[in-house]
Amino acid sequence: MSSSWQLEKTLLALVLLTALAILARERLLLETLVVEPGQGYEIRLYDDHDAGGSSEVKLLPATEEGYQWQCDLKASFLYPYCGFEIRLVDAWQGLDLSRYRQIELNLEYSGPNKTVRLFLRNFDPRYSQPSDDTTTKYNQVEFAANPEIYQYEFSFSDFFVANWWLLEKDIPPRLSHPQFNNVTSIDIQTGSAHQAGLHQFRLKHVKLVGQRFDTADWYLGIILCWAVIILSFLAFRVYVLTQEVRERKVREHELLEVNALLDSRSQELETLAKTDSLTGAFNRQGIEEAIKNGLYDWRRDGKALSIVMMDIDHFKSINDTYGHGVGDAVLAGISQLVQSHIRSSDLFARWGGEEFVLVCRNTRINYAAHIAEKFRRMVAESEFEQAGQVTASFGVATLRDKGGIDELFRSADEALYRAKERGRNRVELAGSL
Ligand SMILES: Nc1nc2c(ncn2[C@@H]2O[C@H](COP(=O)(O)OP(=O)(O)OP(=O)(O)O)[C@@H](O)[C@H]2O)c(=O)[nH]1
Repeated sequence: MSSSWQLEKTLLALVLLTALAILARERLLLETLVVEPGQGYEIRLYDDHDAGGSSEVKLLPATEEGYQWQCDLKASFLYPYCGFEIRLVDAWQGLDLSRYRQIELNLEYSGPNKTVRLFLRNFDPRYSQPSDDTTTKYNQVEFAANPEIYQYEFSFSDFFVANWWLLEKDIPPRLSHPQFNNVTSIDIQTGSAHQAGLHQFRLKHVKLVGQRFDTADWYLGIILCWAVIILSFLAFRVYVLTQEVRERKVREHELLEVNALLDSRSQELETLAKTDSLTGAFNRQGIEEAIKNGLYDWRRDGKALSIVMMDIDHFKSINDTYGHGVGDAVLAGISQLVQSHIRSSDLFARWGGEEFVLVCRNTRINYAAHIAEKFRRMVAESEFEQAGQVTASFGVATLRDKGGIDELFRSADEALYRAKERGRNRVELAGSL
């Protein structure tokens, strides 16, 4: 499977995850805490005795529907009250409820009051003292209670701090706002109408509903995840591309090396194909290009093209006397001698057997004859192993208006023939008798 298809699948999965994170945000972030009195939480009943009243509160037998208590508020005191407290923790280290948004009560009330009070009491060393329970902040909501209703819901923003508490504890304005970062207890208390008589309560649970993270933080998290994914992807692509470029460069370099090797090899083969293996001189094939170029120069610029035909004298008797090997050595020796003394523009080739030809571009016949004479003397003056002294005959010709290449070679051959006829070891020019 291609990596691009893998990438598409990964992207699709990420997009689906993002859609899920957005659409199911509320459910994913939902955090609830159900507080059931007695289920791991200590409870306490209290009345107004400490404040000078004579009201009485008592616990009734608990049912499946929760805890029940009854308050008998006595009018002997101006503000009679009683309450039911769920201790969230001990030692003044409460619960941080600031990330909760809503509070739900499963509560039943019947009695002469129209309202019930709910307190979330917060401990803060700036205004609370561990020795005095009443110094915890009374975050309060008071609501109309009705025996027909069991379920009540409040937003945390519905809470305010009880005014009597602010006045009694002399709390400065900067500390007078509701606070839920260290809630030590949930209190349910009789309403502020303080009606004397029997008040009956049943509480099943208190449920706190909130969000694990702030909505803005949630979206910021999604954006950050995408930023990290995109950056990682880009970094990965850059890495892959760099690797590819590096590999391509290595391959290109290898290819260049192979091409260079093939070029030099093909040049070697080309040279070999044009070279006579015994003497190292060009062969007939190798001479072709030099003749063509010379002809082109002569036609276009009128530059003379001359050739020198050379034939070793009495070569047969060298073979016969000393053997073919010595004959070969003489051929190679003479070829080497000539090749090491020709101009770079001249081309020396073995024409066949013991016959050679020297192609001299841009050279008039007299100068070609001069060259031939030089080589004649060099050959004659050389000493060859076993064969001793060897001579050669030369025929020189130049390209004429009429005739062309065939005529050039024929006339050089004729001149050579004449040189043989006239005693060998000499140079003859075509056209001269
Ligand atoms: N060793 C050797 N001999 C060769 C080679 N090619 C041709 N020959 C011999 O060269 C000799 C040429 O002899 P001829 O054509 O009779 O001429 P020549 O003996 O040189 O006499 P002239 O040319 O008249 O002086 C022959 O015997 C060939 O066999 C070669 O590659 N190596």
